[in-house]
Amino acid sequence: MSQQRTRSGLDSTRRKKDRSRSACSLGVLRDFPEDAGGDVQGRRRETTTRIRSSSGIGTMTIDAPPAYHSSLPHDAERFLEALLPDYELERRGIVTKSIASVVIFIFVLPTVLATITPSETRRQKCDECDADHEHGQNEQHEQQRGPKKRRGVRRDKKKSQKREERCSDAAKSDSDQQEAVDVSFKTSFITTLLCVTSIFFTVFLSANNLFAARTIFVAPILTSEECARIIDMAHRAAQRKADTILREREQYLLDSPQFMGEEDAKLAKYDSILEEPSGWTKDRHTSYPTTDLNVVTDPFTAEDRAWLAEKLNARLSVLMERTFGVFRGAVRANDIFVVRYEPGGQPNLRRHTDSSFISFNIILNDGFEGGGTRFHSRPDGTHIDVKPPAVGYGILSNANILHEGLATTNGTRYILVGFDDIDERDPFTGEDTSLSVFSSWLNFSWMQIRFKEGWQDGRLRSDSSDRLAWHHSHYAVSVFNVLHKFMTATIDISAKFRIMTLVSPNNAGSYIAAMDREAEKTKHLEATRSNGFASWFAGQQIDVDVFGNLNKIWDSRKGNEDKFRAEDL
Ligand SMILES: O=C(O)CCC(=O)C(=O)O
Ligand SMILES: [Fe+2]
Repeated sequence: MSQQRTRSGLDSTRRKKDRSRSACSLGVLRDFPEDAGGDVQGRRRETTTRIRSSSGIGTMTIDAPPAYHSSLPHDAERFLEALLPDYELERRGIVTKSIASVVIFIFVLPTVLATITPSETRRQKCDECDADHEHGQNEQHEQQRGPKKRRGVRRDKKKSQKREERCSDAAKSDSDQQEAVDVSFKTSFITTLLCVTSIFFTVFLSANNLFAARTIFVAPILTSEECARIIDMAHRAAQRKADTILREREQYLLDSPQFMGEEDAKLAKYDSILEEPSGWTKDRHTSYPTTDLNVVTDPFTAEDRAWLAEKLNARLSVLMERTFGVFRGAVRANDIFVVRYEPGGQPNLRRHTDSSFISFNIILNDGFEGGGTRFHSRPDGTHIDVKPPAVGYGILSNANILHEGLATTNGTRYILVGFDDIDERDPFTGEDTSLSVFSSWLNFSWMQIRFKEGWQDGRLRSDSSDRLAWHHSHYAVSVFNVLHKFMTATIDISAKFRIMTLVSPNNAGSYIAAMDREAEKTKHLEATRSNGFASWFAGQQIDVDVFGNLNKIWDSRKGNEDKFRAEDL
């Protein structure tokens, strides 16, 4: 798969362990935190650690990894104009209701039903039957002992007849008992089924699953000055790219005088990049190409990247955590790029879905006509056209909603687009990202994208070195495909399709300032995922398989690994 457009018609735990391990080897004694509650929202927990060193015992403050936040920073949350769920509360609700289901359906209901069954009387009858049976055996024995006993035996005959009658009653009661066992088996089966169904619906019908699945969020992410800087960054990158490509093209012509003219794929690629707008790639994404520049594989400067990462960490991952209920450190961008639309070039992008979990697009300029993003509802065929209210506003949505870029009819429209995945563990380091099970395996949207990956895994990754893995088998791939489609359809018909503008343009400046104030507090922390920093650049342009393992690095990234390492991406 060459740079597959991921658009288609389709630990903290370990870290904690590592820390304590290294702490032990350093002879560190860890005390419990003095202010275990953290600050107002319980967002940062501090651990006071005494370090025994050769120079004596010193004290140092270590920041424990930040926990999942169920609200925006206090100052920013108050600007929200739409009601968002408290996902933490939702999760606790799911646990409580699930425990209640187990208690009711597995313990209480079967006990109540068992007391209604008259098994006690049956048991008594059966005891008597057993006794008679033994007696009958004795009788036979005595008959064998000779005539002396026969009179007594005759006397007993009447008794024996009566016993036989009782015995046949008891046999009846035996079959009754068998029935009772069957009933209790059926009862357990039905109550277990009820329990599982009730837990399934508790999980599925929670906001954790349905709220954000088909909601389109609109909120300010960048200031207009920052947007202008991104456009400028992109123009500088395009210039650099055009210069490099021109040099490479000349060298190629020198090295390969027998080139194949228009049929030469490499030459065609150079020419496509050099054609107006020069330096912009036009076919980076195979199925649904845009005129764009990727912030990792195209020549943006290390300084530009660092600056952008800071903005995205302060504004975007925090908002994703709030709107989608996923821990910010679990977010990994797989592709972030600047797109340009114009009537003379590419004016629009036809209907598609993105192969990520969450997609965002931020409008970077005004002064053009047309444009906007159209989102389609599959079940009823309706659509919502979203034109952000001001420059710097972002549209965040589940990537599996069908959408398209509407035609720009005059001027140039620039947007910053991102496709974000949600990892359980970092595909490069294997480090746990603190993603809860509620946001992963109990979240239908997350599972849907895993199944889609499973399906693509076998369909598109036939060059994988691990072709014999069971999940690459023809059957597994078909099952993944069916599950992915089933989940998409289930979410489509269950989740509400709507748009939510979270902050009004009047409050955008104050909201952004509040987000930045909070980000300032964690600035001193190492920018790792377990510390709550999303992976904006390091994990781009890679394929991760259905189990979260690094499957493949895209061609565009290959050959640049040293540069990435040098820039600490
Ligand atoms: O142009 C737009 O508004 C949408 C862009 C988009 O969907 C994409 O780049 O994947
Ligand atoms: Fe898209």
